[in-house]
Amino acid sequence: MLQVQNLVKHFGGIKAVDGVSFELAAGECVALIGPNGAGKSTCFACLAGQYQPTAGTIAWDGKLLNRLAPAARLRQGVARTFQVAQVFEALTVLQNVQLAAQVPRRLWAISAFKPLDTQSHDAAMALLEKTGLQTLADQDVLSLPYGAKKRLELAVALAAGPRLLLLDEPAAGLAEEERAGLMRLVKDLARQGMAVLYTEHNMDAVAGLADRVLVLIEGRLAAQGSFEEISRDSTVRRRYLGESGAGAIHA
Ligand SMILES: Nc1ncnc2c1ncn2[C@@H]1O[C@H](COP(=O)(O)OP(=O)(O)OP(=O)(O)O)[C@@H](O)[C@H]1O
Repeated sequence: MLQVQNLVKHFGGIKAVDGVSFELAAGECVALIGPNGAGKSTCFACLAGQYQPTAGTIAWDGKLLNRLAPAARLRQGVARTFQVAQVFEALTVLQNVQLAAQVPRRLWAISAFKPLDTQSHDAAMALLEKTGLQTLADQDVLSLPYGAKKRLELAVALAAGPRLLLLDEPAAGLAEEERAGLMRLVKDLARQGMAVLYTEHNMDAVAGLADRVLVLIEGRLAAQGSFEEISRDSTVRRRYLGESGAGAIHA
């Protein structure tokens, strides 16, 4: 279980995250939503280790993560994706996933690149199948369409065998069909016991996937509950979803 208590991240005078507390259990899929600048990405960066929180605690299965670097968090089973997919463009799709599968075992993989082994090949191919990328295995990442690149980033995150998956705007820029496929995949991962936290502006991807929704406004949790519950919340409607309700937003 993820336990976030009174998380604070300030940048000088900017209170990007200002006392956020929540829990996330294995098998739960939770959306973190809110207007631009609400603090969602900062919150993610604190959870994944890119930022040190100004205050507060982040515990995963009882272990305090605050001082661990991203790679150490990965070894604890915490993986993330980014708004703009972060993959190696000089490698093929398969090589990206193979490399990611080996990183937890040898973090120096990038600087001391060794031949990728058969075991990682088979595991990577299984992940490419899971994410619908098997036919693109040998393609250079540089020439991949945007949607495939997003799926590849997910495959890369899954290669580390995470138990907590942090997805930063997984549906951004995806066509409707691609988005539906991604939602099915993430739902399956949660059903198999993974804890999933994702940020999203696309309300279809929130309504159709999240067991629970956390709404962040100006660095604070303004509401939480089911999508229906937060859609009825007057503050959330006024500050984010618009008075006509959630249907107004299909970013
Ligand atoms: N590295 C930084 N230095 C200074 N201020 C920052 C930094 N990162 C974020 N901020 C500020 O912190 C606040 C929260 O930003 P953040 O990117 O976390 O919001 P967000 O909810 O993810 O927004 P979006 O939906 O647009 O991605 C904003 O006011 C932003 O300008």
